[in-house]
Amino acid sequence: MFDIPSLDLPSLISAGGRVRLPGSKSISNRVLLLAALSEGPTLVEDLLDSDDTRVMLAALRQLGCAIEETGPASVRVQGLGGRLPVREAALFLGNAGTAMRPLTAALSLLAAAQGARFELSGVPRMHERPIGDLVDALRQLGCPVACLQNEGYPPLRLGDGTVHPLRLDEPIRVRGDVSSQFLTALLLALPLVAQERDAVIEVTTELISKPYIEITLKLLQRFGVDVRREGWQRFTIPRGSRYASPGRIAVEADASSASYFIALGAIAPATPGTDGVVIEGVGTDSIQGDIRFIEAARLMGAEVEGDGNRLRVRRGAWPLKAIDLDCNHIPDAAMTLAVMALYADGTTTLRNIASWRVKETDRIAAMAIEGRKLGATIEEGADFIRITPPAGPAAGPPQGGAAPSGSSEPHAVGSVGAHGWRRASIHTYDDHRVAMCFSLAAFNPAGLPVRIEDPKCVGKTFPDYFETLFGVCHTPAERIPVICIDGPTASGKGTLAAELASRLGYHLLDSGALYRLVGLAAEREGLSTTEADLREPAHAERLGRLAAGLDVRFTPGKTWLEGEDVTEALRAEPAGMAASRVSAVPQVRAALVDLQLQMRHLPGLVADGRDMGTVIFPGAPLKIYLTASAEQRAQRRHKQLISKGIPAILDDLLADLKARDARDMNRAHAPLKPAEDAVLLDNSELDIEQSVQFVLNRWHGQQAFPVR
Ligand SMILES: Nc1ncnc2c1ncn2[C@@H]1O[C@H](COP(=O)(O)OP(=O)(O)OP(=O)(O)O)[C@@H](O)[C@H]1O
Ligand SMILES: Nc1ccn([C@@H]2O[C@H](COP(=O)(O)O)[C@@H](O)[C@H]2O)c(=O)n1
Repeated sequence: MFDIPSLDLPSLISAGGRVRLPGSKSISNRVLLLAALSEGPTLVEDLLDSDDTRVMLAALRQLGCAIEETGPASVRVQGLGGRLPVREAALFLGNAGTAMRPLTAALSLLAAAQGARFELSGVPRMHERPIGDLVDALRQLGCPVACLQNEGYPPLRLGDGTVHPLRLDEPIRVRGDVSSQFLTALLLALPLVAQERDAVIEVTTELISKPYIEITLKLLQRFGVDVRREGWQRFTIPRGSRYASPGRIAVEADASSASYFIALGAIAPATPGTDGVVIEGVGTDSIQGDIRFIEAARLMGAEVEGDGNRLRVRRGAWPLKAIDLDCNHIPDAAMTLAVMALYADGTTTLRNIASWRVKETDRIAAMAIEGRKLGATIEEGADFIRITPPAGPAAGPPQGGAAPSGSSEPHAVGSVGAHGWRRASIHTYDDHRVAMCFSLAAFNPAGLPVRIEDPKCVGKTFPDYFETLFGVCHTPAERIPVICIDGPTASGKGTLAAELASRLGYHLLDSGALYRLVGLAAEREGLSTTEADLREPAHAERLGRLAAGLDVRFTPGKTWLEGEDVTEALRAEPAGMAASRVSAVPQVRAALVDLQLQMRHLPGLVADGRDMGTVIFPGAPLKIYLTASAEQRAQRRHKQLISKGIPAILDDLLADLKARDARDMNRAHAPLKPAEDAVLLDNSELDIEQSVQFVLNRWHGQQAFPVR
């Protein structure tokens, strides 16, 4: 997950390959609650690991439910069988509506029936999300429910510690036009108390988001409760209902999450060598309502085919076709249509989406404000949004790999591109769907990058969304930004590069490590690395072959040579000296070029070395030549070694460092020198943070994303 203030997506041109999606949020949280309420243990597999499911798991544990992690995406829930071992608790539910609504209903009924008391609260936005209709329904049943701040909104107090008789003799009346989660909550809770008589729910207004109710009914069935449904107005939970664990249940991949990859396949030309985007874990017979997003995507031109557990999407009509659609049946996935509309041949209208206004944020407003930043013309109403793409003859990314005519250079300053698209920094309102939707704007035909603010908000349902997206998207290497940090030894390149990479969410290339690896591998093979031997052409060839065949692997914080962890050995001073000698051999340098170029992955790279800016990435948009006085550098290295418990003599270090500088600067091939367009940074008088800020300011200054 990108836990950084903002993530810059380079402009993208094609997509293809397989994606495996995380489990459905709606199914995960329903299943967890049902498993906790059931008799007996339930093994839940393919569970979504996200903010909302973590909230539900924490709440259930707090209520005394034993939950054991049995694998990376599976838990065993020891059902409580409707009994409450904990009778008083304060539960914090973040911004998870799929936890707040069903827990409110279940705990209200159990608290009234068993004499317990609970407080449920969340983040400020959760306290603005209405729950009054559910509270009214629970009060009709005889449950004491208090709204602790504003009537009709969380935080709530459920129960008062005493037993209250429940009134099941009359139908429970609930509205269906604000959120279908109120009905879901009652359906999940009432089997706990429908022992002596049927429990009947009457929906008093038009029910929205019916597919979510279908998920609820199907899952109730899996847990042994058959609800009788008369139209969408009357639901009867039969007398004697009792939750029984199915033993094992697997969660389908999230159909709403699939919408981004369906849209991706529809917008992006297939990367050569692929046959479009293949989505695994969810298929055409999914029980999730958002699977019907496929129909809408097809209307816009997507070619989608699938089976029980898989979908394949290819671009069909292009530009996409504008549509006018009632989206009540796909409230969450419909947001993705709003971004597809940016690539359409006319104006798209999405109707009957009033529920967007009471989600994680006011989604109609959010999509309108952010879409306009990109250059679209957007009209919004109480329950609709109308989107006209950024002006231009044909909306959409280029076919093939060439930059579109009139496109901005990948890193050029300037905020308006071809076809009226604008360079935008997308505010995400702590709403995962806003972030995921607007990532697709990176396919804009103007070749402009897109900034996504607070990218970690995707953690609500899809923590690895951006990693998954980058895994199937392609763009020419020259569009992937590289920041080069070159300079002499111990100037702080590695430290600075690592900090920058972590703050920008970029990959890191420590090119010195490659030369150190060659030195180490040579030593292990018994190959000499003295300067005299390295001048022998046959010996240099051997070393070149050794470098070309290095069996090396990088894992976070570790480097492996032929399966052995060599992280410590590589950083030792002799390895640095050997690296400095072997790096002067042209055959060695040539052998390592491709390996370095291949590190240029989305969303960007910070490369540290001696020739990053001059030889390996000469077109990089930012090159820093980092230096400090030899004395300062020797002191830093001395301090570094001593702090690791490695004995070192300052004068020896200074002499070695000067020898390395001289060799690196005077060798014939790729000598250490600043690139012509490098920014010189002498950090003798700067601390690490000041150096980092210097480079970040430079970098952000170059990106020219308009400030909100
Ligand atoms: N601006 C700075 N001020 C003070 N100390 C620094 C600064 N930058 C880095 N250091 C410290 O200097 C030491 C050497 O830094 P680092 O290993 O990053 O250098 P390097 O240039 O990558 O060296 P090499 O080329 O040998 O790998 C580290 O202990 C680091 O914490
Ligand atoms: N791009 C590079 C990087 C490093 N070298 C040589 O390797 C030695 C070790 O590098 P460190 O950054 O890990 O200290 C260094 O002294 C250089 O001789 C290089 O040539 N090109």
